[in-house]
Amino acid sequence: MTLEEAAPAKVNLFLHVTGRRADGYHLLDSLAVFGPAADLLTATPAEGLSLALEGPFGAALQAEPDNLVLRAARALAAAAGVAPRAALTLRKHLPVASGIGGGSADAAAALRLLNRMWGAGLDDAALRALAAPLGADVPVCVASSPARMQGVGELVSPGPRLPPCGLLLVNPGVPLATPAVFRARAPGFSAEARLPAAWPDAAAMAADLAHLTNDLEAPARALCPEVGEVLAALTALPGALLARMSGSGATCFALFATPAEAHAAEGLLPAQWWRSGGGLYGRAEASLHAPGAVGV
Ligand SMILES: C[C@](O)(CO)[C@H](O)COP(=O)(O)OP(=O)(O)OC[C@H]1O[C@@H](n2ccc(N)nc2=O)[C@H](O)[C@@H]1O
Ligand SMILES: Nc1ncnc2c1ncn2[C@@H]1O[C@H](COP(=O)(O)OP(=O)(O)OP(=O)(O)O)[C@@H](O)[C@H]1O
Repeated sequence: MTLEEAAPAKVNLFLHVTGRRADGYHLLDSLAVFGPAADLLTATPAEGLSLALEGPFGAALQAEPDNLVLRAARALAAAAGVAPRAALTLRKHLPVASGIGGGSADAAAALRLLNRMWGAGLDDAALRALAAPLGADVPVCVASSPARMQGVGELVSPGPRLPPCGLLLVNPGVPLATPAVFRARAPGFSAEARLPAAWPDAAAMAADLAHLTNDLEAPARALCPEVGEVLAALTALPGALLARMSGSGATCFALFATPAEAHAAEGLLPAQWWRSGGGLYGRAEASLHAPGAVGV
């Protein structure tokens, strides 16, 4: 018996840094969506706990002493009172340290997968509580559906109802460490965003998002000039409604009216950049074409 779970990319449609806790962690306000690319985690029964890494970005993680997937597995086993037994394989399609929460998505996929495999019976809220100590992005990745993130990432609530739209992700191949980007930020904070209950279409969503920001974009551009090049290329694409960086970068995204437009735009960008265009994870119109892409 092999079980599998997709670990879709997390994309921050906006990211306001609203404050700072005494421990140095930043308070955030963000709208996270998922897709169109994903890692894939599979599990088969085994005597112990093991992880094999495959896929285009698997080699980049070979030297990691403690992959987030294994940390998530051990945390779940401890909470469920079971021995951690599974042979896991992670097919890594998402670039590492790239602002789309790849490691966080993998950790959340491990919690979902092993919760099923071990019959642990934890609900989403219990999984989110286990997720928070693993990383600020892990709680929102537990459901991997569009959501507002607040606090340092542990407060997850429903966001506006989203219209059909397309999303294109582009990474220039330069890893960016999240702590360095937070450190390079200019002083000061943004206000919490005011969001509607729903957006009627992608153009209305893009128009509202254009009034918001990713507060980590300027420091990331200063550390990694390629971010500016990617944003300029995305802005110039036909049909692009909004171009912005996700998370702490360097991956940037463009919003389109349809998944097909987002997918077609991949071919208009330099082939040495990692690109993935399609629909949002969990939406009926999400597309299944790209390697690692997921849909329903
Ligand atoms: C920037 C985002 O990608 C937005 O979704 C996330 O907040 C980052 O999530 P993540 O990579 O899971 O972050 P973690 O692994 O928990 O933290 C990495 C580092 O980022 C900084 N960090 C992260 C999250 C947060 N709310 N405030 C921070 O200051 C801290 O220096 C921390 O040591
Ligand atoms: N399964 C994993 N996939 C990716 N990175 C992992 C994994 N396990 C541990 N890591 C470590 O986590 C670091 C951050 O990786 P990740 O790809 O999640 O960053 P990110 O996309 O910038 O995340 P975020 O958007 O949450 O800031 C990597 O540099 C690596 O050292």
